[in-house]
Amino acid sequence: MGDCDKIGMLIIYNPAAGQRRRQRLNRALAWLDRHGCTHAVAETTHPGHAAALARTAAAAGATLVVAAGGDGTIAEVAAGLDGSGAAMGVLPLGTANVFAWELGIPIRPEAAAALLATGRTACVHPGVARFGDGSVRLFVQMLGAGFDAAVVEALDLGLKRRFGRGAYVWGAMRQLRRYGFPPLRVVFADGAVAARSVIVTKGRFYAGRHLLAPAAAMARPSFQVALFPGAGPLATAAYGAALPLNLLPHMPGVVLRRADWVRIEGDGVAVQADGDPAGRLPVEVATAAAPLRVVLGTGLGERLLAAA
Ligand SMILES: Nc1ncnc2c1ncn2[C@@H]1O[C@H](COP(=O)(O)OP(=O)(O)OP(=O)(O)O)[C@@H](O)[C@H]1O
Repeated sequence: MGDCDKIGMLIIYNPAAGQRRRQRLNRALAWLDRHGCTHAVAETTHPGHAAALARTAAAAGATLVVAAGGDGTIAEVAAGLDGSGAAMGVLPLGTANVFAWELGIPIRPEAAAALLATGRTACVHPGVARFGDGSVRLFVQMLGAGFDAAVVEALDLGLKRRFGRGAYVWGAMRQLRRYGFPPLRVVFADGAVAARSVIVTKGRFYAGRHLLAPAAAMARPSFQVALFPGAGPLATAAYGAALPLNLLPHMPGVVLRRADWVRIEGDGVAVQADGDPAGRLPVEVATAAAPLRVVLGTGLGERLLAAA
């Protein structure tokens, strides 16, 4: 497998992602071994570790660093590779795996491993969030302020482990009774608007493969801003019901705007990025200075994919 030999591949595995994913990781590794793709594996031991491992690997000359986990792991690896020449691959082992759905990365471990063997990449443009407290965070898929961030913040990690995406549904039902829906001010380059929840998204999908922003395109440096006016549990429950039907973008009052900069204000309101708690408003969102190369594509991997 000549192409595989050229790839200095490090796989960063988050054992806390998803539910019982080690077996799926092993299936991907076995496929790479069978096809002569040399690789090293590093396991994370704490939040933030994937970013540090990716940064060290890129500095040491790794050409391909693979995030084996969910969207949070992918965002950490992307942050670690920021500004380096290394490309990022994905083995989807998370709960929602939105980024993988977005880029057409197969969920089946053998097929995802075959895609890594292509070594062919395309550029995406992560977003960067700058918080009022000075902290900065890269995100690859989406950032939410308001209701969804409150759900993420209060999520019971034990339930998430056991019930996966079901834990989010349960958490959302609990927040419907508790969340106060404070008003948010959303400042665009050409003026400010009001909303009760906001999702800034690089991609089309949300919470899996559910349509949120049909006009979004990962290959563009801009993003879509979804504005939700609903100020109470009824409107929010209606958004939740519309999501799996792919009707959320068409719900009354929901507005989608393309932007390359936005500031969201609302004192102390929770913010989530790529499904993990990220901080509190205010936050400014823009496009990261450097694009990120992500493994996609055809060629060797496609031929191997057929055989996987
Ligand atoms: N060894 C570890 N122990 C505990 N937490 C970890 C460890 N390594 C990484 N993490 C944290 O685990 C969190 C969840 O990871 P990730 O988002 O990849 O999985 P997920 O939430 O199951 O998937 P998704 O975001 O696709 O729904 C991340 O915030 C990451 O920082």
